[in-house]
Amino acid sequence: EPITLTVGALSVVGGAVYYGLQCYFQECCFQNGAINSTALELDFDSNIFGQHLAKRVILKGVTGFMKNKHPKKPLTLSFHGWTGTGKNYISQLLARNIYGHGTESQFVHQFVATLHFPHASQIDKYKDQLQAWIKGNVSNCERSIFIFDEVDKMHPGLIDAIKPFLDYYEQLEGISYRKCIFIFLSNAGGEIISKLALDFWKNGKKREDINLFEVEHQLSLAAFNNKDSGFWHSGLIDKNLIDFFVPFLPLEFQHVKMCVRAELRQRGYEVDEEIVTKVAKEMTYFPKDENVFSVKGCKVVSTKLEYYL
Ligand SMILES: Nc1ncnc2c1ncn2[C@@H]1O[C@H](COP(=O)(O)OP(=O)(O)OP(=O)(O)O)[C@@H](O)[C@H]1O
Repeated sequence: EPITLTVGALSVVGGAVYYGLQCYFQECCFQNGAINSTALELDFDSNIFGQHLAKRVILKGVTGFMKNKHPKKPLTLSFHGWTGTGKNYISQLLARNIYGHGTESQFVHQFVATLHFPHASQIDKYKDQLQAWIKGNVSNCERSIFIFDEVDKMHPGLIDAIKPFLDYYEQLEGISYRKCIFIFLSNAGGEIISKLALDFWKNGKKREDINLFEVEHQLSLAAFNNKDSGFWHSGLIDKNLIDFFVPFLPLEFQHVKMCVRAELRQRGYEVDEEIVTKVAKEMTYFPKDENVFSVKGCKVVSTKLEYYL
């Protein structure tokens, strides 16, 4: 019937407009799952330096996952690498491409081991709190993002409290966790990655030729066998619940210079190559004799730059 059809169509359009307006004034849980992969790639390429493996894995992993309307489990990414190599930064960019407010979004949740779980004696309390937090947030939005920083400083066993949420269950107590994204950040495995990058450098090979699969396997083994990784003997690894072990390579002099340029542009200054080189030279590099990789990555670049502005 034309009238019924028209009324039906109008109510659908009206509903969409209402939803759109509502989400304009107030943040909405990401429902449709689509993500602009081109924008994400562009954001990564213009802001993240020296991390070809991490960029590629995260881009492919996240866009593939978001496209899938019926994922069988949540996406779990474990970022490993030296300090200041971009683990937090790339997580922020990713969050921003899913929720405009980024890590400020009410649907993006960050846990910092030394801040939220400081006392080993209270591990049972933390386990209960963590489960309740996750359950509460996912019942509010099935596309929630959880970022765990300093996983290597978490007490052994604590991370396993979230194991049920990462598994293949359709629902747990009426809640589905399958559309969530869990990101774990840690310095564990940094030595393995640095050694590999140094071997490449010593052999005159390009770091871009480092193969993901050889690093990934070594990282998962190191995380499982290392008492200080946060994943020591963890069921998350044992049961293959981590989808991607993502290596962050140590940054070289040329990457530090790129960070300085980016910082200058971000603050609205013209890029002055003299300043760029001076700041990059102020950083400490390792190993001692070769001086190839920045000890603090790009972490203190912005502070060092202050001195020259
Ligand atoms: N690969 C990179 N490309 C561009 N900028 C970077 C990169 N790595 C780090 N930075 C800059 O350094 C700052 C600190 O990096 P970030 O917090 O992401 O390091 P991290 O790997 O999480 O370190 P940590 O393990 O100590 O937490 C970033 O905010 C960014 O400005």
